Amino acid sequence: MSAVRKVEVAGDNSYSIEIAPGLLDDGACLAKPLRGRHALIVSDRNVAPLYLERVHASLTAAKPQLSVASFVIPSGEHEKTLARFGECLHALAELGATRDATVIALGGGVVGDLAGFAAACWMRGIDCVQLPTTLLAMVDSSVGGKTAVDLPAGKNLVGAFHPPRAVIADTAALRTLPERELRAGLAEVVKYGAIFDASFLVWLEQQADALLARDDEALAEAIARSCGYKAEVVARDPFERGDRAMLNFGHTFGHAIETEQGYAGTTGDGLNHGEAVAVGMVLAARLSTALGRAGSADADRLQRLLERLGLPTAIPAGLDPQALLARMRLDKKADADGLRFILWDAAGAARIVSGVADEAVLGVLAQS
Ligand SMILES: NC(=O)c1ccc[n+]([C@@H]2O[C@H](COP(=O)([O-])OP(=O)(O)OC[C@H]3O[C@@H](n4cnc5c(N)ncnc54)[C@H](O)[C@@H]3O)[C@@H](O)[C@H]2O)c1
Ligand SMILES: O=C(O)C(=O)C[C@@H](O)[C@H](O)[C@H](O)COP(=O)(O)O
Ligand SMILES: [Zn+2]
Repeated sequence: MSAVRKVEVAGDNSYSIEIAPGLLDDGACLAKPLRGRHALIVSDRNVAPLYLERVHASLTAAKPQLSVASFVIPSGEHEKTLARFGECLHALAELGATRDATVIALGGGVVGDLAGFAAACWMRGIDCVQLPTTLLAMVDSSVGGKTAVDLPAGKNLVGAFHPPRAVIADTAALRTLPERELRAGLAEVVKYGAIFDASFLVWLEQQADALLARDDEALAEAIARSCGYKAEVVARDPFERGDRAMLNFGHTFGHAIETEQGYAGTTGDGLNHGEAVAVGMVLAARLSTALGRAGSADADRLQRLLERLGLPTAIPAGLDPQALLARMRLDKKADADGLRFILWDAAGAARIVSGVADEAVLGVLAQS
């Protein structure tokens, strides 16, 4: 097996992220973070036929006394709902899960967020182990402990901060990931360069073809570096009271698009999360320029990189700027004083900015 890359997330609830091909077959690695006798594997209908049996077999071979059940949802953002969350809790009840039980999230960010939220709430909080199978989940959603479900009114409106006990990313799972989902994950990878490190954007420009061709080494490096950036900010600000909010670059616009489209991303007639974030990052960069904070050259360059990675960079036709602005008012960064945006002074230098005039936001939306 290739060497395992490890990233540690420090803090009161420290945990490690392990990254390597083949980890889903490594029973010892999967069983190590499990404490009790019960485990519920949460997955979706695309991922379960590919990987669930293997995870089940690896776990029970390593820990025969374990009682393992599974809960499988249909795939897609529109399934990240309170109703599925409730069903997941019922599955835990049926399993007889005690407080030392573990919820195992096997899938992309939808499964990870839903399963993590169920773990946060069952008996006021049990362990969750994240086994991310999309690039987006490996670089972002499995790390940091944000768990949630969506409401028709807005993305991730109901949730909790509940850090995972471990993150185990089997990069071999990326071989079955649809092309569109690989590109969506690359959007969140680009985000780290955009907010924290312009030199990472240069690396991404150099590695774009290798990443799209799923070169193992390039992907493993992108995942480990992304987790490193996220681990650092999450360790110092686990509850998003300060600069963790920078991870929301592109999300004020992106979440508004996803909500306005009714979470239709995975069915093909809307943008998925990564795609919406790609558009949102370009709009945030353009807004920074419109407000005189940054020049336009970096925004142009960001847009070119995202386009090269096959991502959308403009608002989909038919979305009304006023409706999008109205959606943004339920963004979790907003407060009594109004909207707050993550903008940048330049590539790699993001800032949290309050008091942005509606007219400026509408102006950028109108030009997209
Ligand atoms: N908690 C966080 O910090 C955080 C961070 C970023 C995104 N998110 C959330 O993550 C979600 C998006 O996650 P996503 O992009 O992984 O989407 P997703 O979970 O919908 O997965 C995308 C698609 O890929 C399929 N799939 C997953 N792994 C596969 C594999 N290995 N082979 C074949 N098919 C596979 C899924 O069934 C689905 O159809 C959004 O809900 C977003 O809000 C959360
Ligand atoms: O971990 C974070 O913090 C993030 O903001 C990561 C984002 O990529 C992710 O989409 C997150 O779920 C958005 O959080 P929200 O608080 O805006 O719902
Ligand atoms: Zn995101």
